[in-house]
Amino acid sequence: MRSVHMLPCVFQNLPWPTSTVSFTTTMSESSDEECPDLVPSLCNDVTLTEEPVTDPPTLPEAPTVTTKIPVTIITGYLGAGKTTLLNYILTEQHGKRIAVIMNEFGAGGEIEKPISLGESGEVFEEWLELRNGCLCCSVKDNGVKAIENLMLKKGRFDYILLETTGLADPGPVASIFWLDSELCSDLYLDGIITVVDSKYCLQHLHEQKADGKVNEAVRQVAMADVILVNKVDLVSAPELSRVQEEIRSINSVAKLLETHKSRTELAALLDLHAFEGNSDRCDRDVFAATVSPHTDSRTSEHSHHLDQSVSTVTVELSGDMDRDMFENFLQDLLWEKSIKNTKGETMDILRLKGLLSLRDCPRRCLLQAVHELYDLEETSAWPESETRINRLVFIGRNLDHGVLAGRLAQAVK
Ligand SMILES: Nc1nc2c(ncn2[C@@H]2O[C@H](COP(=O)(O)OP(=O)(O)OP(=O)(O)O)[C@@H](O)[C@H]2O)c(=O)[nH]1
Repeated sequence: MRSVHMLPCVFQNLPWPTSTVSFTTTMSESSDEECPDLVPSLCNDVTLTEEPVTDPPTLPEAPTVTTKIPVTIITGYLGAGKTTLLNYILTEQHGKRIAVIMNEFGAGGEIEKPISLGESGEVFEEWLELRNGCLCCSVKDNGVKAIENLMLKKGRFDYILLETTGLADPGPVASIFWLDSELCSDLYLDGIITVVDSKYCLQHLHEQKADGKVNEAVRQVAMADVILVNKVDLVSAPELSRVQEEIRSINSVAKLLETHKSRTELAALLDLHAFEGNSDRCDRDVFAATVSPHTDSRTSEHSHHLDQSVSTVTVELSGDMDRDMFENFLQDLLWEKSIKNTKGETMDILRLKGLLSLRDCPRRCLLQAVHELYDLEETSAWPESETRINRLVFIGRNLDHGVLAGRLAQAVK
């Protein structure tokens, strides 16, 4: 059984503004007729049922299909190429009916929309404009409810692309969809795509915020599962390498793709299942982060090096971990924020992934965390030929490899 762990009242504490939700739709009448209504069930999954044609008491029950709708968050700094990416995805042959949600800051004004499609009869879009910035103000807030209402009202679609504003921290939005999939919703978070502008990326990443907090461009890179290093036509090869190096120094787990006009194969963008424990890709991500030469060098570098900026730190420990001790560590790190580096600065985690060998569990356990939320899920069995090991990839600020490894080592004693 899987459940996302969250700090009680974490959602009340987040400084999310209240949102005014409005939506406009562009789905054609004919598409409406073709779509059976989506009926959310009262428990974990959504059940899609066809309207009964006749009174069915003596007939067997109509077949039902249980499914959840993936949500991909597209984020990136102002002008990086998010809308270009949306346009590209919508015009490709994906065979999906995609709903697009714009999470737009700023009062009023026409929100720029990707081109309208649908003439081919294969692509359908819904537009849900979330004005004044925010999707998420409470656990089941207006944003998620609005999407569910949209599904009820306008019929079924099989994919949601959510474009955040260029100035958004995708963490809270990701948290709400991730958590929501645990709360009887018909949505699940598939992955986070961050688009960066090769030309201005370094400038954005280095911007200092007046309050000293991590800036949005860095947060967007830190949270990503996939990073499109876009506008490669505007930079030289050495400049591009510098950009990639900088991005890797923040997030060495995400998949980096060089793009022109945000174009890349759709398989690298959709249906990532990046937050699901049963996904091989998740396992691979964590292993890849550990075995790549880049991360290896960072791991050793970080064992004696403190970095105040956001970075990736990988800790690898053999042996079986005590679950209670490990969860205490996690809660100290994510909730209490009581784990400090050797300078006395609080380690601030933006994202955390891990594959764990827990003493009470014969299978691998996948750990995922986004800000204060974390989830531990049993996945595949440990192959007999493989040594049981714990690999954790931390992305955050003020990280100190030595301190993290020291605390974790106590849990495997
Ligand atoms: N040269 C070049 N221009 C690009 C590329 N990708 C996108 N653009 C252009 O960059 C501009 C901004 O692209 P958008 O897709 O609107 O960027 P955005 O991230 O949605 O922008 P905001 O919504 O303002 O945050 C547009 O004029 C695009 O045509 C690229 O690879 N190379």
